Amino acid sequence: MTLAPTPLSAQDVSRVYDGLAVVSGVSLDLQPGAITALLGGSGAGKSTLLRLLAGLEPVDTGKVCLGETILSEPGRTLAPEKRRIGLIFQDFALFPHLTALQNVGFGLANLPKDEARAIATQWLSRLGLGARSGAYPHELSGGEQQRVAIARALAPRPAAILMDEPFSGLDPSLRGTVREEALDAIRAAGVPALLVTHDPAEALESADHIAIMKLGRILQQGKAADVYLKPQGADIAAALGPVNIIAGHDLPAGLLKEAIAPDAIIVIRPEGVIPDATSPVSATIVSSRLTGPMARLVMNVGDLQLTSLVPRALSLPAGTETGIQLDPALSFMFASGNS
Ligand SMILES: Nc1ncnc2c1ncn2[C@@H]1O[C@H](COP(=O)(O)OP(=O)(O)OP(=O)(O)O)[C@@H](O)[C@H]1O
Repeated sequence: MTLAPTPLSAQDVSRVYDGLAVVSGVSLDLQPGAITALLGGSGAGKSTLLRLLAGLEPVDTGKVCLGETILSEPGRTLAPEKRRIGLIFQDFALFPHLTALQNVGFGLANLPKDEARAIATQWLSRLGLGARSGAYPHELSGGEQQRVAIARALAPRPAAILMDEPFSGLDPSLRGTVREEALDAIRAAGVPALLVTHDPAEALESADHIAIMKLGRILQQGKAADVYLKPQGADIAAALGPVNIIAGHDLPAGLLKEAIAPDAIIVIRPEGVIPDATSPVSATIVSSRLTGPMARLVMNVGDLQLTSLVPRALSLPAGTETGIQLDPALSFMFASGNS
């Protein structure tokens, strides 16, 4: 039976431990065929929210729904194994005594043996592991084990996929490739998918939607580019990468066109601070470091210090006097209470 993909949603859910709400009135819609990254610092409540969606924890308020079906509400939690939700964790959690093929086939026990084997083989091939189906977990690299875990989660045609830091245990040289292949397979499955991460670069590179979580609440959610380019507060802007934060009254005149309230907070992404010899606002480069494809320049602008990220070819050595301008699309102004 093929079921039409439906959204998985948390509706005003809360979870309280020892009198403290670690998830507090959260609503989140996970749309079929899209990856939603749940991003936030340590202790923000990300894993707890995932556990509420998975049915590993009961909700204290609100509901978890798959389409119109209620999966959790206070006093009633449909068991995780009855939700048709695939879970992928950082530690792979493969059965050590089963081969890759048997691990993937584990969730297909309700199908005839031949059919289960064919589906499991298909998923392993799809994730580039066709030749390793007889290997045991200890014979596989971390990246291969995680691909098996992803194949195992997808093989039973889940209604949704929930991932908790699934790529953070992988070697950085492998991480990008495994992530891309895994998320492509998950997107192609057309089901709602949540990716819990504390890595803003991972969220921006991989996700269609981003939800920023802090102190048990979702501060902003939306399309990844919208959250990056239209943050609704300084802390949201900072959650997506390092930023320059300046009091409005410290910003030199002429750098932004709009009128700046003296008590405003100005947040500027480093790639929005652009050396420009023709600008009347002058800066002195105090340090210059190549960080990969981009160079990080720290500069003094009067009493102010700003960090700029520029492509390597536009880098300037320490000691250079230059002008600067700000990219208005990467510069945000907030009222001082909105941090
Ligand atoms: N079973 C529990 N009992 C009591 N407190 C808990 C329990 N589980 C989590 N917490 C607390 O809830 C808060 C949120 O934890 P959670 O693991 O959801 O955060 P997180 O955003 O996933 O953090 P991290 O990125 O560090 O994993 C933390 O302060 C944690 O100590």
